[in-house]
Amino acid sequence: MSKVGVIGAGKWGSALAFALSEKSDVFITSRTPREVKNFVSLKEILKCEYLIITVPAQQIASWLEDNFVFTNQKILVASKGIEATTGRFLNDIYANHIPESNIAFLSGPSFATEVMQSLPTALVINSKNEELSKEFSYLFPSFIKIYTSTDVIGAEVAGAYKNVIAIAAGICEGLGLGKNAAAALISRGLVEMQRFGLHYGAKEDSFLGLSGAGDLFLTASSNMSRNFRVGLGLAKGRTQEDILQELGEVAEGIGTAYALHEISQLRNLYLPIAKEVYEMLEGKNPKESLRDLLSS
Ligand SMILES: NC(=O)C1=CN([C@@H]2O[C@H](COP(=O)(O)OP(=O)(O)OC[C@H]3O[C@@H](n4cnc5c(N)ncnc54)[C@H](O)[C@@H]3O)[C@@H](O)[C@H]2O)C=CC1
Ligand SMILES: O=C(CO)COP(=O)(O)O
Repeated sequence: MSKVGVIGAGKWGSALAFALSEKSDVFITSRTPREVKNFVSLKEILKCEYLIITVPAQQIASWLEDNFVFTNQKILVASKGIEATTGRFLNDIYANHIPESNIAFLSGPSFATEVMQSLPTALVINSKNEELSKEFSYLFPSFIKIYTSTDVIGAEVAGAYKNVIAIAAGICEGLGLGKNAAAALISRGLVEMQRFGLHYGAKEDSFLGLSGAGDLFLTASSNMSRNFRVGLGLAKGRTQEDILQELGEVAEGIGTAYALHEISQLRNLYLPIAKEVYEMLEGKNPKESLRDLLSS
């Protein structure tokens, strides 16, 4: 049996540890010790041949710097986001520590709560190393159908950007603007994230498949999504701090909206929905933002 180590015992790390234990010996670690099955130290986890990393995008650079020692492990990154302070993509951050041949990125529609119940879904493993993607695909359980792709940047942009659109969709729902407005916003969001991805050399198809439309439709239409719930809170006039305190979990769309703001300024890119989400996080009235987005 393969030895798989999961880093991060939050919602997603715990769900992946559960799912992958169908076929492998799975161990898990976190920055604070937990009373969960097969919990081991970071030092022990780093000895596993396969590592699944779920440390959030805003913390990963310092986590890698402080904790990671590369000894030829095969890495699957399961987080989704862009670093707010620098606008760096995850694959750029990881490239300082892990060669391209040893790293893959997971994308697609996957609420941890449903994975924990063994409910079916289909996901994509994205890597420049096609053999590595295949190896990781064999580790996944029967209830998850795995596709593979070499479009790392497409998967990354889609996974990160959809969280920002999900915040906007939550605001739309929270303001009671109706299903027509939601569908308009989500489909414009898909176009916006695809245009942004193409700017970075992503493949168009990634945005129409599981990584793009699949994950966007899931996250932007359900209050199971933390990002969607951030939007619901903003629509009620609550502050970012207040919403996050109640959530108690990560909502990557917030940091990613700040990252997209930085990138759009630097590269002079037109990102209308991301811009409004950023401005609402900075205090703009949601009603005004949605009017600016949806009226002619
Ligand atoms: N929950 C879900 O349904 C899914 C989540 N994701 C992504 O997975 C990532 C993690 O999300 P969740 O596990 O749901 O969040 P969570 O809020 O449940 O857990 C976050 C985890 O990150 C760890 N962490 C936070 N700061 C850290 C630091 N400085 N150093 C080390 N570890 C740190 C926490 O200890 C915790 O284990 C996010 O990027 C999220 O977008 C992706 C797909 C599905
Ligand atoms: O990425 C996810 C599902 O694929 C989870 O989305 P949230 O972080 O918004 O809950």
